[in-house]
Amino acid sequence: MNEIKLDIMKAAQFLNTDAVTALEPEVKKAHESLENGTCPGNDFLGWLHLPSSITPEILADIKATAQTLRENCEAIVVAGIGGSYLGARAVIECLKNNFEELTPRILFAGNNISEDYLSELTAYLKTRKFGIINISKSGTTTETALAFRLLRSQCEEQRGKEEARKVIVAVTDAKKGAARVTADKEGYKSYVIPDNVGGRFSVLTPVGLLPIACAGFDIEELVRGAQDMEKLCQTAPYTENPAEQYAAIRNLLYRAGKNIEILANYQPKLHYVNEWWKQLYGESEGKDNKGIFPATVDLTTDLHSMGQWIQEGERNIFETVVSVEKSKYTVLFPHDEENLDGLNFLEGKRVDEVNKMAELGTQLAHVDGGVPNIRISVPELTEYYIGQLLYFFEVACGISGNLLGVNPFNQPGVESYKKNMFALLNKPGYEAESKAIRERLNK
Ligand SMILES: O=P(O)(O)OC[C@H]1O[C@H](O)[C@H](O)[C@@H](O)[C@@H]1O
Repeated sequence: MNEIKLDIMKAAQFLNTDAVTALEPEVKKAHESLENGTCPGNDFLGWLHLPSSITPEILADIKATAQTLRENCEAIVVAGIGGSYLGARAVIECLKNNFEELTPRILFAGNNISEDYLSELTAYLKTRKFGIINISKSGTTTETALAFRLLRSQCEEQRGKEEARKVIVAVTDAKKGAARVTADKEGYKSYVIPDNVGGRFSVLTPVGLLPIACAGFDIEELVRGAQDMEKLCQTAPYTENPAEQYAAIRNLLYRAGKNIEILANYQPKLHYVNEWWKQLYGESEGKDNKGIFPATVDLTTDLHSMGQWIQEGERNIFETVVSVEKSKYTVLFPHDEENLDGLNFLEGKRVDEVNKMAELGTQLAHVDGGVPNIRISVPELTEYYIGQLLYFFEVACGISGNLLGVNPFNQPGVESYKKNMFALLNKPGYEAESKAIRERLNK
């Protein structure tokens, strides 16, 4: 099998010579505790062998639902936030043309509380036949619930209640939450997010697979890539196990004082993979006053904004570059008679070759500047390799969180802002909190 490859040489050189080798027993233990289900948060390990549990029947059912939506909609709005949003968007953005709109158009909502966003979205949809995929594990998330309320009533108004039923799908908990109750009451087609799969690990459940299928991409190939990576991560020895090696090197760097990891790409299509990765690692590791801060850049774009900081700022960072080996198309550097920019020496070269030299030059400069560099190379941006990449990051995250000594599968800190927001908005049941927060603000 051809696969994504990890190169940690230019990061390991910042550590003692045998540091990575010496960590093997610890990493193996961290990985085994995932596999044996003995790690903290072990009631959330449903994602670990999810790829191999996906049957052709499950995929056929998702594809049939996607087909109904595709046939009946000019736009499909995917309502969700965090783990109920980023995975689908990451895959779709990787695979779609940078400029051409998909047919039907895939739009995202429920990931902010912006009045203008919702106003412009509902106005845009007024003249269009649209459907909705309402995704929320808890079924109670404010952003998503708000968008769904607006969109559902608009959809029913535009199509009539009966027709609307055919193009509204829920992906949510098996039993509880508003999304489940509404779906059951209205008879919407619905999918279950298993209890033991946390949002940020749910891209290979219908949370990700349904929107990706609606966008017209090949979910079989995506799952096949994840399945192959599942096998590799389970069986490969330490030195050849990308998940174990990535978990090892980032924890060693963290222990050496590098507490910020910058995920970088050289393809704009990977922007939302960065966003997905940030949630995966941020919510999994940032707790108990510990954790690497996950930051992201799009290059070469951000070399012209963040490049200075990375090159010469505080030396507490390391960089992980996701590099795509093969471009889909060919564009050659053009000739210019006047050569005012002095770039005719590049004439006839593939633009991708120039991009790769920018990447190599940057890697060497950053390493010279004291930034350890990890490189993940992805053969091509296809469903198969994206499936590999996402699953690789998930397993590595589980191992890494265990190495760090946290529960990688909870996110208790996320509730604090919600509590304050509900207190400020006088949510019934929050009377004491409302009183306390008002007193605090009036001091
Ligand atoms: O799927 P939902 O229950 O709506 O949750 C959506 C997201 O919001 C929460 O606040 C959590 O921080 C995320 O881990 C979760 O993915």
